[in-house]
Amino acid sequence: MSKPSFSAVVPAAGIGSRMQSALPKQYLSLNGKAVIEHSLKPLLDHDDITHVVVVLSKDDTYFSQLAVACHPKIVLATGGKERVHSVLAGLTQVNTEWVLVHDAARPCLTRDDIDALLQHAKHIGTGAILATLVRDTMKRGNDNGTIAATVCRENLWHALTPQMFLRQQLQQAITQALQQGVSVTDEASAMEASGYQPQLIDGRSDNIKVTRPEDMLLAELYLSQQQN
Ligand SMILES: Nc1ccn([C@@H]2O[C@H](COP(=O)(O)OP(=O)(O)OP(=O)(O)O)[C@@H](O)[C@H]2O)c(=O)n1
Ligand SMILES: C[C@](O)(CO)[C@H](O)COP(=O)(O)O
Repeated sequence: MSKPSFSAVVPAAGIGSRMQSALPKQYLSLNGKAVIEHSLKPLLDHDDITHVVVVLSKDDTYFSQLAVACHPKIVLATGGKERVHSVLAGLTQVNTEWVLVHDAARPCLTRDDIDALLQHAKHIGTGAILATLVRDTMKRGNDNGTIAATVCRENLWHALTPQMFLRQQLQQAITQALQQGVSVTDEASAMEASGYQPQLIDGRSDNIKVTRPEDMLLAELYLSQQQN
């Protein structure tokens, strides 16, 4: 059997409205480097990942100013209105068997978590995602802010990235989900809508998505711990 081939797609075309900063959050500085530089590093450093498609907003003037923009593994694509459209645009630049989709806004990804995903490809599933089990008591709220119910947290997971799928299957699943008006907030949700049951891989809980201002401090702390 031939060795599986891998590439990555990194959606980076968002505006980061919840971060409330002048710069899109992927370009904010964390320990002296842009968030996106941290997010790209473990993917670019991995020998089994042959190229990394970075999906930028059509008006992006920031990425080309970063040193990482010259990395030979990087290919650029232009994103769309929502994350799913950006991912689909990125997939058109990919020709490997497997693809890992990783948010530009997740700067604390580790090599070990990438390896856990790549290992899965050897067991031939249709795909896998990094995830962490929910730790708190979960509530479903009413529109008026009161509690409607306590949700059983057994088998309830937070979906993280990277999410790794067979490139062709993912492209088909996303295209179909968009045609059917299915909400696609991550790659797995498109695959689920096509009837697949992706594998959950227990990942590190410090692989956070920087979403709100307070997340930046946490990401800084996690990165400095990882670098020690
Ligand atoms: N049209 C879009 C929207 C989002 N993203 C990317 O998808 C990732 C995860 O999305 P999210 O955290 O929601 O980012 P934003 O959409 O930028 O943030 P917000 O929802 O706060 O505006 C980010 O790396 C973001 O740049 C993208 O490539 N294209
Ligand atoms: C893909 C994702 O990071 C998984 O948690 C997430 O769904 C994308 O972020 P959003 O904040 O829901 O747009």
